[in-house]
Amino acid sequence: MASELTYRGGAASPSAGAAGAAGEYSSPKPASSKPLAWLPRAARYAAAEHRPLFALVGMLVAAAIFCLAAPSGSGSGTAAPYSSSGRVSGALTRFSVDPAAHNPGRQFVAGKVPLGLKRKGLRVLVTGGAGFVGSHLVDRLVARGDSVIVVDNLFTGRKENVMHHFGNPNFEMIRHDVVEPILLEVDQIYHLACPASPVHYKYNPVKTIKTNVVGTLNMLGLAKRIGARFLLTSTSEVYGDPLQHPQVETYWGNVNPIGVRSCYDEGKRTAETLTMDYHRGANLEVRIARIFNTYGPRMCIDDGRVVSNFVAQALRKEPLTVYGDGKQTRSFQYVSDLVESFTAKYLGC
Ligand SMILES: O=c1ccn([C@@H]2O[C@H](COP(=O)(O)OP(=O)(O)O[C@H]3OC[C@@H](O)[C@H](O)[C@H]3O)[C@@H](O)[C@H]2O)c(=O)[nH]1
Repeated sequence: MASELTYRGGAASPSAGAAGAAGEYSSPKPASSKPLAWLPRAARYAAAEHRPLFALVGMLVAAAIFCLAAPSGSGSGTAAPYSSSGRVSGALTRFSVDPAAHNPGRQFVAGKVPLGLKRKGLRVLVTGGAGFVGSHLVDRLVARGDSVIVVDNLFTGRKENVMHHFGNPNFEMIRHDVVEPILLEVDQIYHLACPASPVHYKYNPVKTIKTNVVGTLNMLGLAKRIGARFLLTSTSEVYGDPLQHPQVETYWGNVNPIGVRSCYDEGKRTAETLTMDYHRGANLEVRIARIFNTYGPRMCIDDGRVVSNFVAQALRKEPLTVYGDGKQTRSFQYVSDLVESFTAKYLGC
């Protein structure tokens, strides 16, 4: 080591010169007699003792192991048809073509879900999923194999509506108010969260319109951020006191902006506006379902809507209370028909 330092320093360095002169630190063999002395030291080290040859052999062995370990469908000859057809043959390009088209007799193995395993379900968020309609939707989504997250503040929703899913690894419930933002990773968002019966939404009108506006804004923002498909559950009440019967989708309604039902009517109208603005402005894939009067199991006895009121009164053998002149009309639907429309019509699943 000392000799190397002495040599590179050369005679220009007085201290090196001194060391060289003393002779005790100099190499016994003159540096000029070394083979490949003109190479830098690192290259000389690599070249010594046939190291390049060993490195080359090592690379060949590694390449051979890599080829043998590749999936049988690709390693045992599937590459040949692609290269012969002029395609670039490689691990990635093999997934972008249909091997059966090239070689119908051979089964393509790599990249396929093994037989017996079901296709992975969607990740779905249902806001208001513990409510009357929401819980039926959750049942349907879980049954078709989706992973469902319910977000509900349990104002009108009830834990009992979804308790039968507790323990299912594909089900999760978060007690949360959509008025506050939340970040989740899902493929689809069904936004149902809002009290829907007049007695409930009139109980705290400011909270009702906040839920419809701020809550919907939060969920649309989430959908935009994660690229999820979005379904807004709106209401027949966006038509207000309609002057047209039955109401067609193109009818704009006859709504009182300052009435006692306005927190819900106008709240849902704003929610629809936001949904369409996100669709037009952010290219979000959206659906809007204007739900008419729905009835069925899990409806609260004190829900306040006409069907539950009439049934409860009939059970108690009380006279039915008819508001107004009784000439008003409604379109009624059973809850399973509604849920069917969400999954079949609106989301195409
Ligand atoms: O005990 C009752 C209850 C209600 N009614 C009348 O029955 C009609 C239906 O009223 P409901 O309270 O059931 O509810 P509405 O049809 O007005 O709206 C309801 O259904 C549609 C949903 O989108 C709304 O969210 C929900 O409020 C109204 O004309 C109401 O005045 C009665 O005559 N007696």
